Amino acid sequence: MDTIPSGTLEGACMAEQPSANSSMSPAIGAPNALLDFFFPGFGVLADAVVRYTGIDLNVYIPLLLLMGGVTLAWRYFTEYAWNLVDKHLMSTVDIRPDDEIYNMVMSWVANQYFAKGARRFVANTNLNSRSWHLWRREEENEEDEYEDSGEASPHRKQKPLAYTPTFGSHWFWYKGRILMFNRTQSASQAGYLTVSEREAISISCFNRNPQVLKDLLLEAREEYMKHDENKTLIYRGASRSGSISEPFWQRCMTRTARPFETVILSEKVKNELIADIADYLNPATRRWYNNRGIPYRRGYLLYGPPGTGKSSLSLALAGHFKMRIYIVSLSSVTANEENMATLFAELPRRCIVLLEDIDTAGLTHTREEGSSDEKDETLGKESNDGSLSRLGKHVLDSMKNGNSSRLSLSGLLNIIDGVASQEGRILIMTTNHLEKLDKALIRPGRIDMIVKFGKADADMTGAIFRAIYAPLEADEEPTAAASRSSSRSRALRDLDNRLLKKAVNALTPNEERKKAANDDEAQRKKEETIAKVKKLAEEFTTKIPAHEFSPAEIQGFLLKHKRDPEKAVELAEQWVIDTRKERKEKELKEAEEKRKAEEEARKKKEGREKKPKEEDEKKEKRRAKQKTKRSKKAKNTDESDASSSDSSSSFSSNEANSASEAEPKNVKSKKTITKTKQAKDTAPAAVEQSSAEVAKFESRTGQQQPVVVVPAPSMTSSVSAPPSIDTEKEKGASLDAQKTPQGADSGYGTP
Ligand SMILES: Nc1ncnc2c1ncn2[C@@H]1O[C@H](COP(=O)(O)OP(=O)(O)OP(=O)(O)O)[C@@H](O)[C@H]1O
Repeated sequence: MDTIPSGTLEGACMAEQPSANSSMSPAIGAPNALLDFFFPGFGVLADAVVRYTGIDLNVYIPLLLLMGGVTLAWRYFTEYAWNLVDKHLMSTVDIRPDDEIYNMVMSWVANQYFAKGARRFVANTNLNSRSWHLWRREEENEEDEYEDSGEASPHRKQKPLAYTPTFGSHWFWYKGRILMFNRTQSASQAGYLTVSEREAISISCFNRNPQVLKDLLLEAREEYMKHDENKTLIYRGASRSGSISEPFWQRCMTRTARPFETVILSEKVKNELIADIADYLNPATRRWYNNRGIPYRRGYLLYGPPGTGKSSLSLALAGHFKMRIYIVSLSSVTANEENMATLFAELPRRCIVLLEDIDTAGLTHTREEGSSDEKDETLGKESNDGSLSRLGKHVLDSMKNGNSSRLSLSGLLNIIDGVASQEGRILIMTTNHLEKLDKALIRPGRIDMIVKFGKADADMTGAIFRAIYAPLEADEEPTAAASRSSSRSRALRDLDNRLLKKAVNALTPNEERKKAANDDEAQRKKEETIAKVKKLAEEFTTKIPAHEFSPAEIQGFLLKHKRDPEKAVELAEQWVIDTRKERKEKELKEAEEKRKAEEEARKKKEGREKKPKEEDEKKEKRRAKQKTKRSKKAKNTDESDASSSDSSSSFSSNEANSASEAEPKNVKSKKTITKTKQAKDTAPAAVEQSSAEVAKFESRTGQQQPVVVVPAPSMTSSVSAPPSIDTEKEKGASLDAQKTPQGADSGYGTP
């Protein structure tokens, strides 16, 4: 050990401090240097300790190492033992953050003592999972709070804070058992997930029977659901955009159940509808259907112009029968066959499914028409206004996204009531255009009741007026609202009631009389208001023409004067005039836009048609030019040939003229000419023959042979054409020359 090889780490360290402690032995220096490497500064510290206290820390190194080893071993052992216990003696429920049960459990946990008393905790304003598709309840809480606080300004309301235990394990008692709430977060999971999506929670108990955990979950759910009492839960079909994930029902909102009476519709129709649904939902009816092998389904079609109450009636029915409502808009991007089938398969047994605006979904073609060719044709077709139809756009878009399967009529029918479709639900379809629907879609069995909605008649107008201005108890006393849910407000209400009762009991007969008088006065005032509203409603009805405005339009007008019925009546006539004017202007504008779009479409169409025509013309011109060129070429060739050919081709133009003059005089000569002409492409022997005939003719008539009869070009070209011109070209030239229009240079030496 005396000689430490230079270049080693220890050597280097030792070399640095040979004189620091001259008394330090090299045997001590070696581990010191090693430790100094792992714990920088240890050597200096050890030297200082030795110098000032005389304690050599190096002596304790083995002890320290031993302790470290024991700690590690203990950790390993406890982990192993814990795993064994966990595996064989405990029950655990893992809760996924992308399921609604996560919200339920977290909400329950936040109310437990162990969470409230935790020294380290997570503070939340929203306990729900941040998972993108889980419904969030915060808006609703805000509404309640606003009501509870009674504050005039919504800006002053504050979100409540909830405290949940931080990451790690937390023990708590539940029903006399000790349970463990474990909250972990995995950093290794995909970075695109939100924090709460990455976290996992679980609850464990020391028992092989997990019943206590199930009880806890049920309790958590029940508590959570209490919030939804008197509410209509609305779900919508959705899918994460740009992803290939499956569609799902997204809980998008809850609404205070709409009282059925607030939907203005013929009482007879309403009663029939309620009786029909009540009968359908009766368990005995289900058995009745099953026993007879009839599919247990019920369908309703609500049709009428926009804003006449179709959606309102659907929501009111859901509230009345305390059912969840699942809404699918068939014109949405998610509405293809596959997605719809998945969504329908996930429906609960007892619910209302609302298919909105089925006429806009491109299902207007019949099943027979639905051949793929025809579909393809209609897909990208431009509508009257020149724009792609909504469905066409949707389908083209979905095709672009690689999602080409669209919802066909037969597909929808299969989903609605095919062999594999769910039983037990109530299907409500709404449309603005009954006439556009395929008969198959609304045949009995699929649609069992059709309800027509129309524009407001006098009765409806009066009812809408009364519904808006009639005094309601809930208007006067917001604290009496039945839908209170926050514990604070409930506690306050209970206290109020108790105090009120006490106060009433403590009243003297005199005070009792006073209170009764006040009540009577309030009642009298209320009746007066009702009578006044009734009278004003009658007046209002006379000012609004029947069957011209939808209930939504009338409601919209009245809401502008919701605290002043007299003003509403006063302005009613003017509103009618203004609305008519607006409509007319809108119609004119739409007509103008339509006309422009049509004009544009027509121009585009013409442009499209014109293009090939122009191209044809250009081609024709080019061809003509080429012909002319070739003809000229041929002519030039002829001329050069003619100059060098024999005497038979050397007729002058004058001679030709005189010959043409002489032509009619001699029919026989014509025949000869024709014959000779036919022979123009024959061998030189034929030329000799015709020359002989010409000589005969000349000798008989004493006239010269006319120029036209001479098959000079053929003869010259075939006989004395230069070898550089190939025969095909020649043929072409001669044919083209025959086709050449009058006046054009034929290449025959035109006069
Ligand atoms: N018959 C009605 N009774 C009560 N309120 C009505 C009625 N018709 C319309 N309304 C009111 O008009 C508004 C629009 O009504 P709703 O959405 O139910 O009409 P719709 O027929 O479903 O319209 P669309 O065909 O455009 O979907 C709602 O605020 C609703 O309160």
